[in-house]
Amino acid sequence: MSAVLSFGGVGVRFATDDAVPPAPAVDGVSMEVSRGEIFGIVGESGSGKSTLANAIMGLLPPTASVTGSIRVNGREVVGLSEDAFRRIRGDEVSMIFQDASASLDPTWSVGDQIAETLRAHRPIGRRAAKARAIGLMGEVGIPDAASRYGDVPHRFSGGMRQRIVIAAALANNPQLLIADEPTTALDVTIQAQVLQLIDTLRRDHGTTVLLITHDLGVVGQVCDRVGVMYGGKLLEVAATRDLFARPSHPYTRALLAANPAGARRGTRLPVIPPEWSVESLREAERMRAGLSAAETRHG
Ligand SMILES: Nc1ncnc2c1ncn2[C@@H]1O[C@H](COP(=O)(O)OP(=O)(O)OP(=O)(O)O)[C@@H](O)[C@H]1O
Repeated sequence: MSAVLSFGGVGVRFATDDAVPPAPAVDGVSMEVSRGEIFGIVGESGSGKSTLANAIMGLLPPTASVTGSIRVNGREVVGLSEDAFRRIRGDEVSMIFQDASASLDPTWSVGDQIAETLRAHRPIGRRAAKARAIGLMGEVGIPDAASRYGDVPHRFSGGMRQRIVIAAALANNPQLLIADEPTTALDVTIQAQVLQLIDTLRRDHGTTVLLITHDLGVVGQVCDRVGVMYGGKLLEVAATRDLFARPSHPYTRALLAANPAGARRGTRLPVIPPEWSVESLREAERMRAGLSAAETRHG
C-alpha cells in the first residue's frame, strides 16, 4: 500500500517573547498513513495533535516554524507558499473541525456552499454543481436532499450540519481527509452515526482519513491504526486492536488503565498521573534548557 501521507522528523515550534523558548509543540514525528486507511491520532489536550494536522494544511500562524518533511502523495508540503496551500486545501486535502457551524456561513444556503466548494477548484457550470451538491447531500445522509438544498445551516441539527460539512469536504474527492475532533460536539448516538458515515465514505471512495481525537472510544470505533501523542512526541503507533490489547508504551498503558470504559463508550481522555502531565514534562524541559543555557554561559 502506498503512503498518502508521510511525516519525517516533523517539528513545530511557536516563537514567543520568553527568554527560555517553550518546548516544541510537535517534536520529531515520523510515520506514514496508507491509502484508504483511517488513522487515529490520540492524545490529551496540548499534546500537539491539532498543530500536526494544521501543519499539513498550511494553517499554522506565522509564529510557527515547521521543520522536517511532510509529504502528501509524495509531494513535500513543508515550505509551500500560501498560494500553493490554497490550491491543495479543499481539493487534494480537506479538513473538518469540531464545530460544524463555524465552518458554514450562517447566511447562505448549505447547497450553494457545497456547490461553491466544487466551483472553487473545478471548471463546472452552476447547474452541474447544484446537481452534484444534491448528490453529495444525499450521500452523506441528508433526507430529501433536493428540497433541503436552499436551507440555511440553522435549519439543520448539529449532526446534520456536520454531515453537510463532510459533504463539502468530500466535494472534490480529496485523497486525504483530516478530521479534527469531528464528533466531539455531538451526543454519543449522533457521534456514532457520523463516524459510521466517515467509515462508509472511506470504503466507497478510498479516501484516506487522519482522525484526531482525545477520545479512545472514537479510536476504537473506526480507526485501523492509531498513533499516541504526548508532549509533542509520537510515542507509539499500532493497529487499533493491538493498542487496546497490548499497549507497548507506559503512557498508553496508563491511559487505558485510567480509562478502560472510555475505550468502549467514548469519554474524554483523563489527564493522567501528574508525573505524566504535559505541563510538568514541559516545565522539566524548560528547567533543563534553562540550566544548560546557564551552564554554557558560565561554564
Ligand atoms: N498559535 C499558537 N501559539 C503558541 N503556542 C501554540 C499555538 N497553538 C498551539 N500551541 C501550543 O502547542 C502545543 C500543542 O497544542 P495543540 O493545540 O496542537 O494540542 P492538541 O493536542 O491539539 O490539544 P487540544 O486537543 O486541546 O486542541 C500546546 O502547548 C499549545 O499551547
